[in-house]
Amino acid sequence: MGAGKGARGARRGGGRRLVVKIGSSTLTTSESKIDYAYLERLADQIARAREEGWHPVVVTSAAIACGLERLGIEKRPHDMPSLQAAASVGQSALSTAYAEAFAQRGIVTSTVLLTRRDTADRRAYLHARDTFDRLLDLGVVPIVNENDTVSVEQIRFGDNDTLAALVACLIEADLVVILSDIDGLYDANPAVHPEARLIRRVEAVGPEIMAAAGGAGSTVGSGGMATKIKAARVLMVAGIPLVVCHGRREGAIVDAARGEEVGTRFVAASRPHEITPKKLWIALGDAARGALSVDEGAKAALVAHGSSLLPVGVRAVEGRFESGDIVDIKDGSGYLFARGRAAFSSDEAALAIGRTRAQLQANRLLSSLAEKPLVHRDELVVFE
Ligand SMILES: Nc1ncnc2c1ncn2[C@@H]1O[C@H](COP(=O)(O)OP(=O)(O)O)[C@@H](O)[C@H]1O
Ligand SMILES: N[C@@H](CCC(=O)OP(=O)(O)O)C(=O)O
Repeated sequence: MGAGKGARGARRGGGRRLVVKIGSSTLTTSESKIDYAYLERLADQIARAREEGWHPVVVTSAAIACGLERLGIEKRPHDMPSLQAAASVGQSALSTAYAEAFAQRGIVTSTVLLTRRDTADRRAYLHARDTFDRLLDLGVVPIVNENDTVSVEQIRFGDNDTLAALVACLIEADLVVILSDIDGLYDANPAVHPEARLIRRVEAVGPEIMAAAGGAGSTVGSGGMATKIKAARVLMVAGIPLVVCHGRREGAIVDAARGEEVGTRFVAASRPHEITPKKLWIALGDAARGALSVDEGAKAALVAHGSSLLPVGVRAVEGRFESGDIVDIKDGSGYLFARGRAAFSSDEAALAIGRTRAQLQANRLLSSLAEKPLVHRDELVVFE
């Protein structure tokens, strides 16, 4: 079982699956109020996509903005209980607004609220997957958000781009459309560089693309372009294309679904990897505790041969982590090209790196570290 195209179709019924993510900055007006007229137009587009054979799932932000509006609070508070209370009020208002707008077009909606923990283990992941399958079989359009009311820092996605990517992998989507407040990915942040140019097509997310997306986002959104690129990287590897476009562009969803030129299209890898639940969790679920910097030979082994990472190819260890923690894996230029679960603690890794298996075995103190790779291939996601 995995999110790669190979596994697709075996479990699910007919029809193509579409995840549409609507950012806070798109769903709210300039006064940070829910834009109900926009919601109507969105419902029209979702109805059209359904007529064209798609099964849409909507990942929506703006529960907090909506709650603050309902509570008459004009200035966004900073403390968690206030934000979580606002999310609780807002989510119910948001669900009602979606239900009413979609019902007018004969569409039944449901509310799915997820936390990172809900997909952390295989059983929870499969449960969530089966529920989505059944909802789509029933012709329902699930409306998904993070469960902000109970999500504390340790179990929080924080941005809905990551959540949308997770949902897309979970349901084995055929396309993701992220609706934002900007036309797509520019070669630099246009808020700072007005001369920046729109990138129409991305075949691979390399260091330049990551650098272009490095800047912060709008005041209501939480991830900026950086979280969209991180989502894109995982989706591309999983074989799922992504379009990032302006949410207010007329017909954006339907045009993107028809394959027309809209915003920035991130093309799916021609040979997608199987993204198991464990790998998805490694790629999207948890923050990295540290990093391993590897040499060229090790990078080539990971990228071209899908090998495990052995201590001999590691040049440096950054941060403090325990065995089982998630670590970023960087090349010599500092470019983060993979992520994995470390089988050693940072202290053990620091002692083992640069040594061959034979050298580790020959050293009485380090011989136990010769028994396993530093990061096993089944616990490694390579983004190239
Ligand atoms: N290279 C870039 N191209 C486009 N937008 C960028 C780039 N770098 C930073 N951004 C910022 O990202 C914002 C979109 O992200 P965000 O505000 O989080 O919106 P959303 O709510 O849709 O997720 C843009 O308005 C822009 O200011
Ligand atoms: N889950 C939060 C929103 C998170 C958020 O703003 O995400 P994003 O739209 O990706 O910047 C809410 O509903 O208010």
